[in-house]
Amino acid sequence: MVEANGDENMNSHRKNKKPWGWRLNTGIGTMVIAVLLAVALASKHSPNFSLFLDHHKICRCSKDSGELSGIIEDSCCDYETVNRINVAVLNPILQQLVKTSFFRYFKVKLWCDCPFWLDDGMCMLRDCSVCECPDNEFPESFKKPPHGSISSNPLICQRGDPQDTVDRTLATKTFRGWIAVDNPWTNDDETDNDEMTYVNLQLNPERYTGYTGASARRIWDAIYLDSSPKYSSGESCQEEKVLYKLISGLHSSISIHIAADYLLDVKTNQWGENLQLMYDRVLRYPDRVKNLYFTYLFVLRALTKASDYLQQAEYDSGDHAEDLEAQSLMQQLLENPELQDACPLPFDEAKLWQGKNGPELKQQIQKQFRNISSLMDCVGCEKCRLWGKLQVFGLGAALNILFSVDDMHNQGQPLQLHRNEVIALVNLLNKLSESIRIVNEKASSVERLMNGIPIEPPKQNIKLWQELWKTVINFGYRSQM
Ligand SMILES: Cc1cc2nc3c(=O)[nH]c(=O)nc-3n(C[C@H](O)[C@H](O)[C@H](O)COP(=O)(O)OP(=O)(O)OC[C@H]3O[C@@H](n4cnc5c(N)ncnc54)[C@H](O)[C@@H]3O)c2cc1C
Repeated sequence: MVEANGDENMNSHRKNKKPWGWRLNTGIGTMVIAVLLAVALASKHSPNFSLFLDHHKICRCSKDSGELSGIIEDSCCDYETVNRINVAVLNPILQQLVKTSFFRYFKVKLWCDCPFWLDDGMCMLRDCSVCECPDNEFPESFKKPPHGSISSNPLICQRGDPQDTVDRTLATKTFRGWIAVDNPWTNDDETDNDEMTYVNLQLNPERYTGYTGASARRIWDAIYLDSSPKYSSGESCQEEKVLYKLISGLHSSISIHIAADYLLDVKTNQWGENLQLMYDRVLRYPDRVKNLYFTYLFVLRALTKASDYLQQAEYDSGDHAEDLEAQSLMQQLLENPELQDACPLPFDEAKLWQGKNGPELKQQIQKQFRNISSLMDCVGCEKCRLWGKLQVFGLGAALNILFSVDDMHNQGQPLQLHRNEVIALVNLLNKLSESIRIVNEKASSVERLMNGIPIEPPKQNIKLWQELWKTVINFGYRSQM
């Protein structure tokens, strides 16, 4: 196309000294120069734009867009439906739910000794550390002493040690049906002690922290070794594959959050998205994206399986209005007709553990997952450890709901969840839902990057772009005069 136009323009040039085509061609040439100048200028101001320039060199090699359509492997829903229902129903409700007083406080032991090796924390940023809640911030009712256990007078029961009282509260009927139960899939992290702290998750977003290098790599390597030692050789059974996919899906989600909220410029403390990183770590590997969808559906299935329980539970944080909202949002989520129609069975857990070695296999995989949860104590960055622990804890809750309780047939233990497990489960689903939304939204920008087409300017730079564009137009126009 460009060459044909060039020939046409050359012919007109022969007929007329100053033909319109020639003028246009010169104008275009000038504009191209101006655009290049603008590009150079913009790349100085916009890290995302320089990302395009860097990417332009490498983006031509692969045309595999890894398009995701049809049924999601090992699940009963398709990609299109999941994307639609995620944006229309799940993501908006979850986003509100995690902001409520009940769901935003997570109890966690942040300072733990790594049981496997000496910690060699590699965190570089202040963002690595967690902002803990001051004592008077987290819900009073979380600190309330048990009804009728040690004393009915909360003040006497405090004994000046609020951390102590917190755990007793959780081990009682303060929350109907929410008692301390041992989850065979995770290492019990709920024991009452001074190291437990409450963290306001809203103040500690999961994002880039600068935690990288050998320490982070060693954790992931150990996790993958535990999640499916035989996966790469292709010898693993269905259940091991599920464990591997859950971990890989979680890893994808963590990487998506790092890339979506990245420190682009340390000097100016400018945060934004790093599409190159998102592509390099997740989007260029279709399997990693598929595993993200799989993990999302797995956790969603756990939540819907526990629907009756979750709808009857008491969401008591002491803030009555917010607790009513949490209850109502939970109901909207679990009883949503659109969700039920679109994806009635996100994952069919009944297919697993069917072989004659089923019970032993379950024990073995439980042990592997418990090891993974212990590995979270080795994460050398506090904020990463917080979210790592929460999300692995949430996965453990999902595994417990789906595989250790058979409330459908009333054969196994009745379902009982710890309050912290439900908080982790809901926050995990929200993180996965966010990642799915981001992947879906960004796929086309990344596709453009791959084809060498400039990406749309980030919102914060739109003004700069408008000014640059005006300059380009004016410059091109003036040179034609
Ligand atoms: C539990 C945990 C939580 C973390 N949280 C944060 C955080 O909140 N913020 C932050 O900035 N950093 C966090 N990190 C560090 C972060 O995950 C990376 O390890 C770090 O950014 C270095 O990335 P990398 O490019 O070396 O690849 P990594 O992400 O470390 O990946 C290591 C290797 O695992 C494989 N791999 C990568 N992704 C997948 C996948 N989806 N499926 C299968 N295999 C895969 C690849 O072979 C890759 O080379 C966390 C680390 C851990 C262990």
